[in-house]
Amino acid sequence: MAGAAVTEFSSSSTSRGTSVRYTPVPGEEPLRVGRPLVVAIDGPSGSGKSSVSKEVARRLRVAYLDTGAMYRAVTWDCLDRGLDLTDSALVEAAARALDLELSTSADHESVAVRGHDVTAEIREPRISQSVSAVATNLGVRNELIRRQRALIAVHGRRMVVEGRDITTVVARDAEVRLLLTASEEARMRRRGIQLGGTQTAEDLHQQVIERDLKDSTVASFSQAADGVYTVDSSDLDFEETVEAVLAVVHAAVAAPQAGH
Ligand SMILES: Nc1ncnc2c1ncn2[C@@H]1O[C@H](COP(=O)(O)OP(=O)(O)OP(=O)(O)O)[C@@H](O)[C@H]1O
Ligand SMILES: Nc1ccn([C@H]2C[C@H](O)[C@@H](COP(=O)(O)O)O2)c(=O)n1
Repeated sequence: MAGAAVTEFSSSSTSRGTSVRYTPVPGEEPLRVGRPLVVAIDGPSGSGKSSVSKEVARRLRVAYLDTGAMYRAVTWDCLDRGLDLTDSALVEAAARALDLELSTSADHESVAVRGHDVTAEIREPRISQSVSAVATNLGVRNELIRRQRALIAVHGRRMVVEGRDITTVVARDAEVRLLLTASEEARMRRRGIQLGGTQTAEDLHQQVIERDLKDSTVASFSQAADGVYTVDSSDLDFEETVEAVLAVVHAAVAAPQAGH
């Protein structure tokens, strides 16, 4: 039914931001293949960016870019080669030379550095503990931002991109810009479950809250910038969060100037 762009919304504003419910209608047009659709998602650690963004990309049938995986891959490479992470020139050079293969499919997670499959290793606590030292290196950021923009272009600007500076730096021109938040308590609880209950409360505080503190010195992801929607997932389950994000996508595409 080409041309029939029927979209149903109901929305309500709370002190936490805007919550929008969306009822998909078969055959609707605003998200049709061929139109640029960059969905930029930022948020703090454990807010659900990676898992939610991946599912949103699947449902929108667009590519998916986990920019945090790129910072983790640089960290893995530096540690593997025994580099001193405080030597900023060396670490920047490593980022520029990084031989990285990263899946941009939401259905297949894979990260390889110099041909080594590091998909699982980059998620280990030892990388989470060191990655901020790499992510706060401005030379590394410039290089990875350049690569991220190139990847968005290569995918015809149809991609969900998630990280810390996507709405504010990497893809300020995205069709949809969204901050995914959750309370500190919810984020630490989720990370604890995700790591199979292997971490102490102190470990979780370090990997979630303290890492955010360090990362927030170079990227702003605790407050939504102008025109950026907010979804607070503290009291939502995974499916409800995915639906809330999809509702924002549809609202933003239907009314591009609406902001949040
Ligand atoms: N709304 C939700 N309710 C409950 N659990 C959730 C929700 N959203 C995500 N999760 C779970 O929380 C965990 C952390 O999510 P995820 O790894 O996507 O967070 P993240 O923001 O990408 O974190 P980081 O930036 O540290 O990588 C995952 O196990 C995920 O399945
Ligand atoms: N656009 C981005 C993405 C990630 N980072 C930093 C912040 C994290 O410490 C690290 C790993 O990210 P995660 O996998 O936990 O999402 O990379 C950043 O600075 N900018």
